[in-house]
Amino acid sequence: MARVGGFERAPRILVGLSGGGDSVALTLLLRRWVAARGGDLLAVAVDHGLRPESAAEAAAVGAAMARLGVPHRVMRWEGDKPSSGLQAAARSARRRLLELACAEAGCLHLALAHNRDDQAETLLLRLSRGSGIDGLAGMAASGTAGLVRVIRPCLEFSHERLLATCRAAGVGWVEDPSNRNPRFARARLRAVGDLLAGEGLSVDRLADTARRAARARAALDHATAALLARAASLHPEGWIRLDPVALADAPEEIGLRALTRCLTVVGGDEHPPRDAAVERLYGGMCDSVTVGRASFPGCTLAGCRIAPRRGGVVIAREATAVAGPQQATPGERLWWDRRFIVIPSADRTAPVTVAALGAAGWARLVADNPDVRGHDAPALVRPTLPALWSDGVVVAVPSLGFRRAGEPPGDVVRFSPALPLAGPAFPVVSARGGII
Ligand SMILES: Nc1ncnc2c1ncn2[C@@H]1O[C@H](COP(=O)(O)OP(=O)(O)OP(=O)(O)O)[C@@H](O)[C@H]1O
Repeated sequence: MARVGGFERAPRILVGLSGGGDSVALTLLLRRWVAARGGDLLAVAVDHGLRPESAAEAAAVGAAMARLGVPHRVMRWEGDKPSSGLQAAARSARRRLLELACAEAGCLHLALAHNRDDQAETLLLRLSRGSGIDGLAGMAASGTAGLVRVIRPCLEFSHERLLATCRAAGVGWVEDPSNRNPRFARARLRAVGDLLAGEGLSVDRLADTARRAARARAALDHATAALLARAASLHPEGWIRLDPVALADAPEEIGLRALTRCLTVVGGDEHPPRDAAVERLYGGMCDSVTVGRASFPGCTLAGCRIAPRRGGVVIAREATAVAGPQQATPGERLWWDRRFIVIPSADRTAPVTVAALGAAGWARLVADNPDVRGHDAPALVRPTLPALWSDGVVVAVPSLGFRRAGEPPGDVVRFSPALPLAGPAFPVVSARGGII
């Protein structure tokens, strides 16, 4: 737990409990760890509804949890199920439901029971796909997903050892039939792994490779963070000013990583853009330093608009890629455009719509309120700002400090992308204990 560290004084942890031996063992271990700190543990099972017996299994696991005094909740994956890519769809639905359960229970930490064998398997999969150093680092012991921190405290322990933990506690578990179903990629891979084991490609070796790659990646991340501290300034309206000279002076790998991170933060996408596209952009920016500014006219990539401006390069959200309108309830948190936390003032009497200000919205705002013009966000950023609308009229743009006459104070807009510019992300806890 120290390795996946960063807990509040009385930790509230949600464990993803499939009912398999790994997650039952993790629940047993966490139950003790949390109790010793006066915290709370909640076990959540996602019932994918893919097998007729899954509901009964979840209920049986719930009964076992009741005997252990661990609160247990079942969440169902509703809706149509795809006929291909079923396992991937189930995994993403499961993660979404577990994150939702965390938000509802006010838990910052989602514990998953991935173990050393899973890590080796992940590595094998990534090796077979020609992964770079990021992929070879395998699954991280801690990371973020949306607004929760995902922790994998069992990553160093073997499946066998976790089963032994359950046996020692006298608690049973459910065998997951999908693990033996060759229809699924992971199950296929497991079979291949068994074959490779005969060639000396042991789980230990693979897990060790992942550990070394993770250390190498940490060193690269450190250098990238140092470069970003010199080269980038992040603005609360969700844009970055980048110094291409500092970028061009850095080793190429570090420069590329820094640029990728900027695009990910501003574009709001958790998945980095394609390497080749970032390399082209990086080349163009470096040329603008050596050949001259005119050689880099700017471009769009990964939901961002990248444009040379006085004092460096501006990376802004691409106006046409911004999320559509979303209704927001007074006092309730909304994550808009995967980049902004928006909480309309609790003093509002009706829901408002959160949508981009847009070029027309900006023009109208400036015409009616000439004083907002002084704001120093670059022109290409302004249309992308989150605005609160009601009946087709902008009632507030908190990023600009604008509020229409008669509107209540207290609307909150905070830039909060899925990934931070550097270092790990930690969600913020509101005064009421919920994640904001
Ligand atoms: N149905 C479920 N309900 C709740 N938690 C689950 C469920 N299935 C899996 N988990 C959690 O996720 C962990 C990993 O599960 P699994 O090995 O099936 O991998 P995965 O979620 O498909 O992710 P990956 O493919 O990255 O390994 C489990 O140990 C458990 O903590």
